[in-house]
Amino acid sequence: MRGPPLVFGMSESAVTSLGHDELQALKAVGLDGGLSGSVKVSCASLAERLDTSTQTASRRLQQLESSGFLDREIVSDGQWVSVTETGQQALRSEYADYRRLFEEQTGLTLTGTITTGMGEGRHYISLPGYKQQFESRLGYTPFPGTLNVELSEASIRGRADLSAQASVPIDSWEDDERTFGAATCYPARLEANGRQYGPTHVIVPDRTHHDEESLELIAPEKLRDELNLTDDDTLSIHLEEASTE
Ligand SMILES: Cc1cc2nc3c(=O)[nH]c(=O)nc-3n(C[C@H](O)[C@H](O)[C@H](O)COP(=O)(O)O)c2cc1C
Ligand SMILES: Nc1ccn([C@@H]2O[C@H](COP(=O)(O)OP(=O)(O)O)[C@@H](O)[C@H]2O)c(=O)n1
Ligand SMILES: [Mg+2]
Repeated sequence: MRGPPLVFGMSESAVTSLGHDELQALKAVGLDGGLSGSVKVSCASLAERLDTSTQTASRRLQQLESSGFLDREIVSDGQWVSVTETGQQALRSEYADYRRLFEEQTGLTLTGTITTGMGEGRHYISLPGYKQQFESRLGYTPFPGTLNVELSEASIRGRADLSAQASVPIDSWEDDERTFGAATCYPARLEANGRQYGPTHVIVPDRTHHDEESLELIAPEKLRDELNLTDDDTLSIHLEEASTE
């Protein structure tokens, strides 16, 4: 069976092999509407936009198709072209770079590597006393578990700035037997393997077995699948500065 991770594995290697010229052609197809469906493309007009020959424009489309960035259907008077999921990822990754270049940097970015924890996260996240609060205060039912991140040296220091970021409190609660501790959730966007993911939250429980050198993340979906992550992969966590209004 061919599941999503396998497809992403293919696309990841393809993304790294996307050259500048092919990227320009892919962008042109996207601007023509190829991100939301098939568009009719003429090699002559594409060539003009890319300032190249018709043969070269045609070859770029072929290369993009064979590396999985475009789907094409050749018809008698031209071709219908659409940007594939892999192609969209490549364009998004470029977009993320430009955002980093030009957008005002606010908030906090922490980086680290993915680790396996003690297998307790799924138990806590599933408890009804927490689950109801996540649903009403975060707006989603979290995937049962926490994605554990071991912070880089700089981010262990940067973590002190967490208190200046936007946050959502999760209250302590009790059942017949014991009290469960409060926690703080920080809205975050994630970036890994050229993909972005949000909304998601860093969760810092008041009582935890983990130290200052790691963080836990919760999200509506399984992040290992959504971001194609395995242990030791690098992940960036962007947090939003708390509003001063
Ligand atoms: C929402 C939430 C509440 C928690 N409350 C408690 C608690 O009341 N007492 C406690 O010992 N640990 C509590 N923990 C922390 C876990 O024991 C543990 O430190 C960690 O979350 C487990 O992560 P891991 O399985 O990913 O390694 C809580 C964790 C979460 C996510
Ligand atoms: N939103 C989430 C939450 C957990 N996870 C993963 O789901 C599994 C269960 O989470 P957990 O907290 O119980 O386990 P560990 O973090 O202790 O390994 C772990 O492999 C987490 O890394 C995820 O991929 N995405
Ligand atoms: Mg965990």
